[in-house]
Amino acid sequence: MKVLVVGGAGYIGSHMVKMLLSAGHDVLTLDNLSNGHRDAVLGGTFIEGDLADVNCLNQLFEQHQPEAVMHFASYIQVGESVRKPDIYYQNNVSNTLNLLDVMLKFNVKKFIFSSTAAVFGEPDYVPIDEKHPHRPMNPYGRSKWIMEQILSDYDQAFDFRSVCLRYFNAAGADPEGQLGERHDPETHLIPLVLQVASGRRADIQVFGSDYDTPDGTCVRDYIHITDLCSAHLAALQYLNNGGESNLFNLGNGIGFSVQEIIDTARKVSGKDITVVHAARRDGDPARLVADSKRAKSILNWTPQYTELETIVSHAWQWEMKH
Ligand SMILES: NC(=O)c1ccc[n+]([C@@H]2O[C@H](COP(=O)([O-])OP(=O)(O)OC[C@H]3O[C@@H](n4cnc5c(N)ncnc54)[C@H](O)[C@@H]3O)[C@@H](O)[C@H]2O)c1
Ligand SMILES: O=c1ccn([C@@H]2O[C@H](COP(=O)(O)OP(=O)(O)O[C@H]3O[C@H](CO)[C@H](O)[C@H](O)[C@H]3O)[C@@H](O)[C@H]2O)c(=O)[nH]1
Repeated sequence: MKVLVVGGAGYIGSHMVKMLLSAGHDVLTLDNLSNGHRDAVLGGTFIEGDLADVNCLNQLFEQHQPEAVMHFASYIQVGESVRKPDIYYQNNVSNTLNLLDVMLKFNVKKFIFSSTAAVFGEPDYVPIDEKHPHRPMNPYGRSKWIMEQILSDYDQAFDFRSVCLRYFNAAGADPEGQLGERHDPETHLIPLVLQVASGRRADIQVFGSDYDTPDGTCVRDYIHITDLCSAHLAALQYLNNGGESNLFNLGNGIGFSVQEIIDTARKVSGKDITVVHAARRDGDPARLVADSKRAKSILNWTPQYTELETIVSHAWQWEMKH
């Protein structure tokens, strides 16, 4: 199948391009390289372009005729979204609407959307299933929740079929060591902790040690990047088999605390990691854990790399390369 991967030069998108190519798909990547890396796109056709540029989108669809779209391109930092909501709504909503317009124009109606656990906000209960109320607490989460609602309206009005995948904490790296996380600035816990282990960073600040959790630090559900990508492949197959528009929470169903991540990183790397206890970060819920039963039963999705040690080892292998 000819699949367009928007944001395919980024962390998750680049792993997806690799998996699609190994599964025998014909892959087109569109990325403006604002946060991605050209050398992370390991094959297929690469087009440097911006979702804001409707002419570029029209030309791409005209020339390459993709049959389905996976959309990873957005701004992704919660804190920045509070300070600059304008650019978050512009890129994550308005630019995504450009893409949907062009898809409709070319009658391409299979869409897989990168959503997030941030659509839920502070949870009423964990693990969080798809019935949990949506109360996003910041513009980043709201931009994704707005898109989910728009996609539901497009389904009703235009028979536009979408699968929204709400990732919890994407983590780890390509098990073969070719790809990994390269955000700049990096804000995610696992790569930051490993940068301390490798000596690129002096210490890791732990944001809050007084949460109502077993060791007082925040609990998150870390899901291996390869498992996230395999869920996208399953979603593509689901849409090809005539599946209806749907949404799925994607995680391991197991929560690990910030302290447990640091302990695992010490074990995996064999290095000392200096910890500084800092204040809570605004907007951090104490616990986020996914209930992914729906993805397992409807998409037949089976995560492969569920052990925290494996996730951290793959990220460490990538960090050691740099
Ligand atoms: N990383 C996580 O833990 C996580 C968790 C939940 C959801 N998500 C979602 O997954 C998606 C991918 O996340 P990521 O960590 O790979 O982010 P990333 O920043 O590494 O990748 C995003 C890519 O999109 C590109 N891009 C951004 N705006 C663009 C535009 N207007 N036109 C063309 N290209 C554009 C960037 O250059 C980058 O290569 C995002 O939508 C994010 O919200 C990520
Ligand atoms: O230097 C750091 C960085 C993070 N943390 C803590 O580590 C945990 C994980 O933080 P990350 O920044 O790695 O990830 P988040 O849980 O904040 O965010 C992730 O999940 C969100 C959904 O809730 C969004 O989707 C977001 O894009 C995605 O990266 C949090 O408790 C955070 O407070 C630290 O203690 N120190």
